[in-house]
Amino acid sequence: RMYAVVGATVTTSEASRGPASAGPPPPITEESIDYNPPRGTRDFAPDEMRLRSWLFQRFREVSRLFAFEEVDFPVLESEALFVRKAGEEITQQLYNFEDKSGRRVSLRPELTPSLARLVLQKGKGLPFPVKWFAIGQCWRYERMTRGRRREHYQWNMDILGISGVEAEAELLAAIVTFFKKVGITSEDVGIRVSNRKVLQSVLGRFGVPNESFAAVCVVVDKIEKIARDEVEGELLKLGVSKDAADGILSALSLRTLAELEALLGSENEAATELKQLFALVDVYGFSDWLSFDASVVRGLAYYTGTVFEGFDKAGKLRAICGGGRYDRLLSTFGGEDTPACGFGFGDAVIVELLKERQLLPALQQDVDCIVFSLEDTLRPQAGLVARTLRDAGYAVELVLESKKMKWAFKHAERLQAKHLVLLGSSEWERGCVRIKNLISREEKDVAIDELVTEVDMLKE
Ligand SMILES: Nc1ccc(Br)nc1
Repeated sequence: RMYAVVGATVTTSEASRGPASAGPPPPITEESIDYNPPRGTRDFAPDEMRLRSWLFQRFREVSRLFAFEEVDFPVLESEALFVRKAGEEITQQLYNFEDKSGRRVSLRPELTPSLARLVLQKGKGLPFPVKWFAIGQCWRYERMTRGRRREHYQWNMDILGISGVEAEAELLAAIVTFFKKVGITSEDVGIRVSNRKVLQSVLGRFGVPNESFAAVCVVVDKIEKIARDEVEGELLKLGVSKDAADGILSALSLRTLAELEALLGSENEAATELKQLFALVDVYGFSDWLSFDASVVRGLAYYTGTVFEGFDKAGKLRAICGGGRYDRLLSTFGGEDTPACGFGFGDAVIVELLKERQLLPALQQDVDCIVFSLEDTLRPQAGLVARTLRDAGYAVELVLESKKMKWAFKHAERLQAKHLVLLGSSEWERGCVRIKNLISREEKDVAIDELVTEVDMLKE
C-alpha cells in the first residue's frame, strides 16, 4: 500500500484544547497518509471514470426511453429505514453509526427504502403511477476477511401505483433494452423469473404463519450459495416443520409453469400472475430473455410477488441485476398500501461480463483542439483564441507553459485532438493563426475571425 510520511501540525481549536491554562499545544506529530482509498472502496481516476460515465450514460438513456424521471436521496439515512428482522445479509452489514447528535444513522445499503420514504414524503400530491430511476452509491460493512468491496453504484428503476404485472413487464423490458444497447444478447444473459406467492402458497398449505414468510424467503434465497441441508437446517430453526421444509425445497425445483399449476392449481395466484407476465412479455417481444425458475426468491425481505434476476448463461458470475414486487413496503413505513416494483442493477458484475464478452468500449479523452503559443509573449492571445473556440462549443486544451513544437504534436497525438492551433508572431501580425489538421495533415494560416468557420469545416 502506498504511504507518504508527512509532517503534520496538529492544531486544535481553543475549544478542544481547553482553557489557555491547559498549557502549550501538543507536539507536532508525523502521520502517514495512505494514498489508497479506504478498504473496500474505489477511486475513479480518468480511465475508470470514463468507463463509469459511459455505463451510467447507458443507464440514463434506457431510463429516458421508458419515460422515467431521475431522483436521488442522501447516501446517509436514518438507520430505522433499513432495520428489518428477517435476517437479511444486507441488514446485518449496515455501515451504521451514531452521529454527534446521538442519532442512529447508516450509509444506505440500497435505494428502495429511500425511494419509498420520498414517495411517502410527497404524499397525496404525487401523481401516480410513479416511474422513477436513480443511480446511487450503496454501502455495506463487510468484515475485510472476505476482501469484498464495501461500496458499489446501483441503477434502480421503480414503478409505484400499478398492481398489474404490466409494471414488471415494463421493468424487464428496460433491463433487456439495456443489455441490447451494450451488445449483450440472450445467448449471453437470461432473466430468471418467479413469484414469491409460490412459497407463500406452500407455506400456507403447511400452516406456516405469515410472520415467518420473509425470513423463510431470506433463508431459501441462499439455496444457490449453501448446501441444501444447511438451508433445511435454517428453515427448521425458524420453526418450520420438516414436512414444510421438504415441501418448500421441492417447490423450488419446479421446472415449468405447468408443473407449478399441477402443484398449486391453475387458479393459484402465483400461477396466474406468472402466466399473465409471460403472455405480456411474449407479445412485447423479449420472451427469449426470460425463463420461469422457481428457485429464484431474491434475498430482500420486502418482496411480495414477482421476483427476477439477470444471470450470465456461462454461469461464471454473480447475479447481474435483480428485482421484484414489494407491495407492502410503503405500508410498513406507515403509508397507505401502495403497489410497487423495481430492480437494482450494480456497476460491478456488468463490467466483469462486458470484459468477458470483449464489449468494453475504447474510451479516450474528447479534445477537439490544442491551442499553443510558440512565443511566451503571445500566451495571453492564446487564451483569447481558446475562448473563441470554446464559445463555439469546441473542447480546447490550452497549453499553459512554454513547450516545444515537438511536445505539442506528441501531446495532440496522445489526446487524439483533431486540430493544433499555433500562435506565432509573424502570423499574428497578419491577424492569423496556423491550424494543423491532425487527421488530414493539412495546415494553413487562418484569420482569427475565420477560425471557428474553419474548424467547423475541418470537422466535416
Ligand atoms: N448492498 C450492498 C452494498 C454494497 C455492496 Br459492494 N454490495 C451490496
